Amino acid sequence: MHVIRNTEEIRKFIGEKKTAVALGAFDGLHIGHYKVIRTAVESGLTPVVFTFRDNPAEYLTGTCCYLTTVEERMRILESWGVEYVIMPDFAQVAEWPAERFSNLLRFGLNVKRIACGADFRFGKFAAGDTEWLKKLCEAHGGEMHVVPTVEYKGERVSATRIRKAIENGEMEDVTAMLGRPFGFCFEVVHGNHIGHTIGTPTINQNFPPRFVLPRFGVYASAVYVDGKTYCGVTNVGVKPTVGSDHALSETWMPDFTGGDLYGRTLRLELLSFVRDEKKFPDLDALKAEISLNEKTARTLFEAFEKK
Ligand SMILES: Cc1cc2nc3c(=O)[nH]c(=O)nc-3n(C[C@H](O)[C@H](O)[C@H](O)COP(=O)(O)O)c2cc1C
Ligand SMILES: Nc1ncnc2c1ncn2[C@@H]1O[C@H](COP(=O)(O)OP(=O)(O)OP(=O)(O)O)[C@@H](O)[C@H]1O
Repeated sequence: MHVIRNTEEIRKFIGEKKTAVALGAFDGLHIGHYKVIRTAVESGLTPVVFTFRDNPAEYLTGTCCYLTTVEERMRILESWGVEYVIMPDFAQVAEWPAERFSNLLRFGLNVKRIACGADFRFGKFAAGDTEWLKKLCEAHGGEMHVVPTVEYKGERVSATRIRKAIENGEMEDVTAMLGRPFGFCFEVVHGNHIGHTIGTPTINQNFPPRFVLPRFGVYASAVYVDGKTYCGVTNVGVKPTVGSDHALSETWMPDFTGGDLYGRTLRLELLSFVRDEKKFPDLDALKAEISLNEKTARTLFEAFEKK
């Protein structure tokens, strides 16, 4: 898969290829996004995703939190069969009139199929819409595919809805809407080294700025280490019993005996919410609660592995 960061370089990469282009911000790469991108990948044309490195919402409103890092979006897009990802910073194209986008699709990308959802808008003041793209396709022998809205429990799936569900700890709904469990790949950092003194050594992972922060509490999780999947019991929060100046993810893997993981980048998936984070009177009380949570987490993990 090729990644094109600068729109000036599109022609150099694409040359005379005929393309099918999926359009959108695509944070999270959920089941609605999958439908849109499949429409490009299954076309028999060269499949291209035109997106942005950052979310337009961050540029336009100054607030945004991400479900996926750029690296994870790349990994997923590649696994879905995308050949080219055009990914400028949104600032590079924010002032483009809609005409400039459609000219780029037609002349730069030689587009023969466009795929997007019904609500997709583009160009300055969001002046371009699916009708505009349909006319572009009709005038140049291409096909316009407006993908029917993908719903879950009777409502449209969206990155915004998934972010809210993660903030509420509704991980079963999140898994259904993403088509996979919610997870992240972050470096294992040092903590206060108290965990091993109470028999629960943990891997600590910090959330980068503007990444979605799951509901504070304990989760059943899956941790991927050297090709093996381990049962995890994860606390997300500020651990009020001992105190932390920032929220982090801390995971105990009861079955892991492989030693030091500091500095490794590990994938963690949050499968199910187990309980809220609490302040305990002492570490013994915390330890007793963690061993109960481990049993719950193990049952949930085993169910996940059987699926
Ligand atoms: C499964 C699990 C549940 C936890 N639950 C809580 C909690 O409810 N409240 C809390 O203050 N800390 C909680 N912690 C965090 C512990 O306080 C922390 O792991 C311990 O102090 C070790 O921290 P360290 O790795 O920085 O040494 C939990 C940790 C784990 C692994
Ligand atoms: N549920 C869905 N069904 C069909 N198409 C969708 C769905 N959600 C998004 N799309 C389409 O996928 C592309 C990417 O959309 P976008 O990144 O805006 O998704 P979103 O999930 O609605 O994001 P946000 O909630 O952050 O606005 C667009 O073409 C959009 O119309």
